[in-house]
Amino acid sequence: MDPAMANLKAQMFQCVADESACKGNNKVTVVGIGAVGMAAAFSILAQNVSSEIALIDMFENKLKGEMMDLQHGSNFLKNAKITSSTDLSISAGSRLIIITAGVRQKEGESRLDLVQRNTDVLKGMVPKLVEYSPDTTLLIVSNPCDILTYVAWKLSGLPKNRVIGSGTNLDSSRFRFLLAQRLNVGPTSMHGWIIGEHGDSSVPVWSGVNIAGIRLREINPQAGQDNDPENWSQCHKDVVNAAYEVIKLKGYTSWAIGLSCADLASAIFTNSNTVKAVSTLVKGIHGIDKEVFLSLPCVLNSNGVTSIVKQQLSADELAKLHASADLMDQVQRGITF
Ligand SMILES: NC(=O)C1=CN([C@@H]2O[C@H](COP(=O)(O)OP(=O)(O)OC[C@H]3O[C@@H](n4cnc5c(N)ncnc54)[C@H](O)[C@@H]3O)[C@@H](O)[C@H]2O)C=CC1
Ligand SMILES: CC(=O)C(=O)O
Repeated sequence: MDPAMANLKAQMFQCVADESACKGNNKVTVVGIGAVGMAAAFSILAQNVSSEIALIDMFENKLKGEMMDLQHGSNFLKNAKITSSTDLSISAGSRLIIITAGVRQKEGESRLDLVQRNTDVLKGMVPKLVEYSPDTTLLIVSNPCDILTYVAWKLSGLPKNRVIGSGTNLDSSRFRFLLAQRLNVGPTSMHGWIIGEHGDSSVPVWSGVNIAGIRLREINPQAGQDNDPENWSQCHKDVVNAAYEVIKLKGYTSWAIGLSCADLASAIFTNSNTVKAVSTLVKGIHGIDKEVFLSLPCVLNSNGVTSIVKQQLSADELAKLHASADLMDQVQRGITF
């Protein structure tokens, strides 16, 4: 420190304890500070989910620029500490590490097309990140999210409850928004779940979609089916198409997934036991016998995922969930890590 500053500080304060020993307990690291990583970091800071955030990327200038830009907004936040480095050691002591590093889909690519490239990215970082933060929870966002969550679980050696994929928390939000628009209610009053893959084989649980406990299917038994004259199934088709459409329009998706990350981080930090659709190891649930990660409604708290909600699925929903599991298993067999 500049000697003049040290002098001023010494005259202004009477030091009574070692300030370098101060450690918060809600440190988040965001690895990959592209569109998604920065949207997640911004949402977490703006909603006061954490007061300590470390940013990691391989591009030094961009990283420093993003860190400074956020730091300059500190006066409008709650005294958050914002650091950055290209070195993974900056993540040490994180309670949550959000991985958004890697390539994203170009127009015409599916999430699954990214699998080996992003597996290679995770290989280079996950074991080291866990060495620096052995008590952390990993939240995997990079795509294909479910398969990369499986890869991260294998690479990390962490217990399954502490390796989570952001999964269909985002798809469920899109679903609720689209349904809510048709019924003119606020999206948080619209209850509906998308489970399975965060991707093209996702499964809408039409049998449970409701407002205030009134299920759409009690009124329209065909809701969500192909023979439905009201064509409610279009809402799920629009969910599946959502990322493709936004990518076509603006090149990437960012804000909704950033908010989803903050939502999940908040459940973890506040130990809230909130039920969220996140990607978790589903072997043994709903008759799935494959070692795959898929989203189901999970109880989320400071220990990660501690329970999975056993939804009552229709035969059709169950068959689609199994198809999602089979697809994940098939793609997993083709990757090397
Ligand atoms: N799960 C979900 O719901 C969503 C997932 N995604 C996925 O998130 C990922 C990131 O997307 P964007 O932010 O749009 O991409 P982006 O290209 O804007 O950012 C990716 C960042 O990762 C960094 N990176 C790559 N390899 C790295 C390494 N080895 N170490 C450190 N940093 C590294 C890059 O430098 C870049 O800054 C993609 O895989 C995308 O498909 C995107 C939206 C939603
Ligand atoms: C890109 C992506 O996975 C999404 O926005 O859903």
